Amino acid sequence: MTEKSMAKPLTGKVAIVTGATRGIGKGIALQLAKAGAVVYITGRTLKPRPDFPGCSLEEVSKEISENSGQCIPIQCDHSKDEDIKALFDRVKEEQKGKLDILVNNAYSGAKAITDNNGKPFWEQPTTIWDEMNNVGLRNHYICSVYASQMMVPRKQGLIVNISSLGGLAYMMNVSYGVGKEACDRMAADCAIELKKHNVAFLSIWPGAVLTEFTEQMMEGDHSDKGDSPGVSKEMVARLFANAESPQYVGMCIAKLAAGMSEIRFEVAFS
Ligand SMILES: NC(=O)c1ccc[n+]([C@@H]2O[C@H](COP(=O)([O-])OP(=O)(O)OC[C@H]3O[C@@H](n4cnc5c(N)ncnc54)[C@H](O)[C@@H]3O)[C@@H](O)[C@H]2O)c1
Repeated sequence: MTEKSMAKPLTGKVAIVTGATRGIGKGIALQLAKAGAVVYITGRTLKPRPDFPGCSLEEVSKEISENSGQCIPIQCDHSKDEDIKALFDRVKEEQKGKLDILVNNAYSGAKAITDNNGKPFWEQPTTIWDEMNNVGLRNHYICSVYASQMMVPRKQGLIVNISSLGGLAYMMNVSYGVGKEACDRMAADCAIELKKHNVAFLSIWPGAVLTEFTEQMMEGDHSDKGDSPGVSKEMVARLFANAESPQYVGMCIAKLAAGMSEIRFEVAFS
């Protein structure tokens, strides 16, 4: 092992992080690139937007390059099957079939959760199901199919679904929780079929994470109203008092990708 690859454990690895223009996806992309991986980032917004500074593919890509990382931005709307296919076709061609890490992070439900705060499921528009679970679940499955088609023949790879504690028990919104539990189940069931091909599939639950969006959300109205417990002002304050940084999840995934033996050692002695 060279001195350079020891310092950067993911040197030579190829990663895709979906929905990496802001929030947790951006944090994961920054950390995987810092660890040496070539990181493909996806999102819908290519050019900088004044209402969300720093949250475009061009800006995230520039930030990674300025920190000596390698980033390839690809505009992709993960609600469109043809965009998802084009993304994987391009990575396959450019990287000669090599893909080591897929992080299924893109999520389009954050605003719908806050817009419907306090309303029980029967008072919410039925379209909320797709807002939570089209990009945040169905798309994860499609990405995982294409990623596995590249990983299985090479007998290596790591796929991660970004999920939530909300998959375990009620949290905020019914469609949210059902989608998150399905993300966890997808990881567990796919992992059974991938195991003999030496490809791992995990579901990770970040804690409360302070992102561009959750910072805005904390300033909004969180009054307790309606039949749903929703998210109260007190709950938001309590949850976010010790919030994680968006890059914390990225550090965990970089460590996992670098080697399970190292993780076991650190857990045993922490
Ligand atoms: N923020 C938290 O406190 C927290 C806690 C636990 C779990 N999570 C989970 O982490 C994941 C990411 O959350 P976040 O807080 O970073 O959300 P976010 O809304 O800030 O970011 C989501 C990303 O997905 C992208 N995206 C949305 N729709 C897309 C589409 N159609 N095509 C391409 N990209 C699209 C957005 O542009 C953005 O880059 C979610 O699954 C969320 O449930 C978040």
